[in-house]
Amino acid sequence: MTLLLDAVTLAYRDRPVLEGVDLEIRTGEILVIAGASGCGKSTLLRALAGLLPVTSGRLLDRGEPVRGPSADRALMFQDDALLPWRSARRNVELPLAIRGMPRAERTSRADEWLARVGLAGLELRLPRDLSGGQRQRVQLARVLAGGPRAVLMDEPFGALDPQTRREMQRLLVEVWNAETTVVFVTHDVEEALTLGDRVAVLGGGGLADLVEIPLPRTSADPSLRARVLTALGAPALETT
Ligand SMILES: Nc1ncnc2c1ncn2[C@@H]1O[C@H](COP(=O)(O)OP(=O)(O)OP(=O)(O)O)[C@@H](O)[C@H]1O
Repeated sequence: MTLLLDAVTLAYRDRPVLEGVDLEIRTGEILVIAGASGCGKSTLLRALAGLLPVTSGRLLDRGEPVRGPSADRALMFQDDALLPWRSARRNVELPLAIRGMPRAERTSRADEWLARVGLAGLELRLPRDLSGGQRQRVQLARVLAGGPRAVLMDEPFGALDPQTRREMQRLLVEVWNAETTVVFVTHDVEEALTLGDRVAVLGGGGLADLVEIPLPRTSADPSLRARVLTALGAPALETT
């Protein structure tokens, strides 16, 4: 297990957002966090990133309390977080530079990752000369190039058009290395069922349900979809 939440309560000032959350995040899984707007998905992700301390309970990373951000738990947002004055290559090199990798090695590693996400030949482009989907590919390459043990993604594909979004979902599963734990926030049920090994549904101030999604990911059982929708508080779904 990578990350463990034990009776975790998260609050802003004195107002709790989530209370008594117990969740074991397994090494190498893709855990999707789903839930209605405002239920606390980003709050939970922020706590996992070490950006928000728990109000009560325990949040452990390999047995040690999470006390702050770490390169081992990399964050990826929907917003375009690329540095606009740096080329795609230089952006991907960032986490490698932080880890102290020598220049030549980090350039070849960055180019390798850019090729893996389908951007070979565009290494020297500035973010403004790339499409939204291409910029998200650079972000994905950057986040994975650093070799974090866990990647925490907050609606990373939310701003993309539906087709690019599906391409990015496929790409994530393709380039994801089974040793890397992914925690992926979305409010989109299809995205949750496509990507997740498990879907943690937040609601009512806590963990409403935790649904295992068997492989293959692409043929989600309608009863699982119905269960996730019910946990989300959606109207009952006709399953034919
Ligand atoms: N910095 C903050 N200070 C006070 N309250 C906050 C803060 N950030 C979020 N909240 C509140 O905490 C609750 C949970 O917010 P959070 O952003 O975690 O929800 P979410 O599930 O990610 O929503 P969405 O799907 O809309 O992004 C909301 O009621 C929100 O208003």
